Amino acid sequence: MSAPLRVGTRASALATTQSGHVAEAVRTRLGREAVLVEVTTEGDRSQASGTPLASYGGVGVFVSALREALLRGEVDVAVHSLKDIPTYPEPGITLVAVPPREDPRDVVVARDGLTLGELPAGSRVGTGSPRRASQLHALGLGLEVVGIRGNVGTRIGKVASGEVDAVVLARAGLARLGRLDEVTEVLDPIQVLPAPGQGALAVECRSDDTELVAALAALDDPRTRAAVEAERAVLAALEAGCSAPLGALAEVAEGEDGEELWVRAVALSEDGALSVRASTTGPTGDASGVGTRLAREMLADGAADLMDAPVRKLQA
Ligand SMILES: NCc1[nH]cc(CCC(=O)O)c1CC(=O)O
Repeated sequence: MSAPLRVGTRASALATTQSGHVAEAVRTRLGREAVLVEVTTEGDRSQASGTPLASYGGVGVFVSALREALLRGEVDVAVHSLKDIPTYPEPGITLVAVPPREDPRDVVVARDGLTLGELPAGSRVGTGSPRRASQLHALGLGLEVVGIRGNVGTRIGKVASGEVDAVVLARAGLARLGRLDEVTEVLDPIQVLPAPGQGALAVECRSDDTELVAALAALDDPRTRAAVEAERAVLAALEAGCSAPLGALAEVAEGEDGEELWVRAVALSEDGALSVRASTTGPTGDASGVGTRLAREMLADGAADLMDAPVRKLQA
């Protein structure tokens, strides 16, 4: 008998639930024993001390400690929320599986069961995400966006305590925590597009662990993989050309010639006053090409300028 697989996870309720699903899939699909190993991340520590997340430079803060534990051989597998990992590859680490995705949409948890449209102008909506903030402003409802952070439970608690009237969260996190009953509105992607990779998990292992790379591939869902590849290609291409808040969603749909990807994306000025929106379809086998072409189209439409001078552009 081989030793149990050590599945590295952040310590939050959401992370241990997500990693628990992967450990369970390892047991049932691979027939191997698996144990969770909690790894404290820089992101968890900063959250504890109250330091604003942005001061750590954004992308990947929750991810590096898990990857270090993987590279040091303290764990065999690392499980992340896919939307939290950078688009560029990490040397020595393979993204070995993207399991079937949860519903990727954003949701509202508001006081008194309200939807965003039912909240009076001036209501306080909590989010720490520039993507959510800009899309909330773009709805034109006069909502005041309040910067909040903390794990899912902490953020929902701010509605219960009256600190904010509503919060916007990923539906997937609430689904995994069994808290969907608290959702008061599911946001249609036509109005609010999720983050690239939202609702999907990333299963990583050391690239030189070749037997494990081969075995864990069984947990990969090719449709989810294609969708998140397209979304992350949009992100990667726009990251290179612009730093505006960005949403992207790819779905696999039945087209005339079989399955194809349908990709939608938006880049916005921070105040939501300006946006560049685009959509396209393409073959699932060329997911990153489809996403890259969509991003290039958005750059040609002015996505790169959104951050610079929204006011001047509005007056022009
Ligand atoms: N940024 C934190 C984060 N990373 C992944 C999720 C939720 C689960 C997912 O999107 O897969 C969340 C919380 C949220 O955005 O509400």
